[in-house]
Amino acid sequence: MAFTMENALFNKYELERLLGCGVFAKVYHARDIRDGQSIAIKVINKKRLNNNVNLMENIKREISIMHRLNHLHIVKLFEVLATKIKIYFVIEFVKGGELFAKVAKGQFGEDLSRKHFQQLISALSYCHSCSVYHRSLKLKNLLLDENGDLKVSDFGFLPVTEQIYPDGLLHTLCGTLESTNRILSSKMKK
Ligand SMILES: Nc1ncnc2c1ncn2[C@@H]1O[C@H](COP(=O)(O)OP(=O)(O)OP(=O)(O)O)[C@@H](O)[C@H]1O
Repeated sequence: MAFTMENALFNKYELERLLGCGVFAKVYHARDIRDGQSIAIKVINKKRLNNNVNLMENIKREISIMHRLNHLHIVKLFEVLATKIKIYFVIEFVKGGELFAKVAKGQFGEDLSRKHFQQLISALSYCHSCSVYHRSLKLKNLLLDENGDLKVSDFGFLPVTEQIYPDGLLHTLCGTLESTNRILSSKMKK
């Protein structure tokens, strides 16, 4: 579709190619039409949430958590926009794809593994110092930028320490709904 001001999102962003789909969201490469900067936009269709209050709370939590975090190895949230039917997360575009794809190709020496591990630890200890715990860490949520440096992404299901109950445990959902459903259905088959 040819770009016109009429199809620019909020008169600011031009949506380009689809980068990937999660359970509730689609992520697009996009461009800021004011300065041409590459960005990523995560689009959540509110219909998919089925008026589920818990999911809405998770999204609000993702927004407040991402606004709190500012670290070299954590994907930056620039702004959140919404219409009646959709929510748009405008985030830093991470060019190099998922660490998952690199690991699958077996392109890893010891030095590179050490570098990524150190960057991951640095991002996570920063999160912990902000009382944020990432419980959906997986290779698909670790992206690589154009220099091959790591960026932790996908903050949809992060609990914060205020949610620790008197028994010392976190009582929020662990992992994604998709993985929880998969685990439950495989247990029910047994
Ligand atoms: N900031 C980004 N820059 C570049 N690509 C991204 C960015 N964020 C996500 N992606 C791509 O979009 C895909 C979908 O991302 P998303 O975080 O919605 O879902 P997911 O982690 O695959 O799934 P889920 O959270 O549902 O388990 C990712 O796998 C990744 O390849």
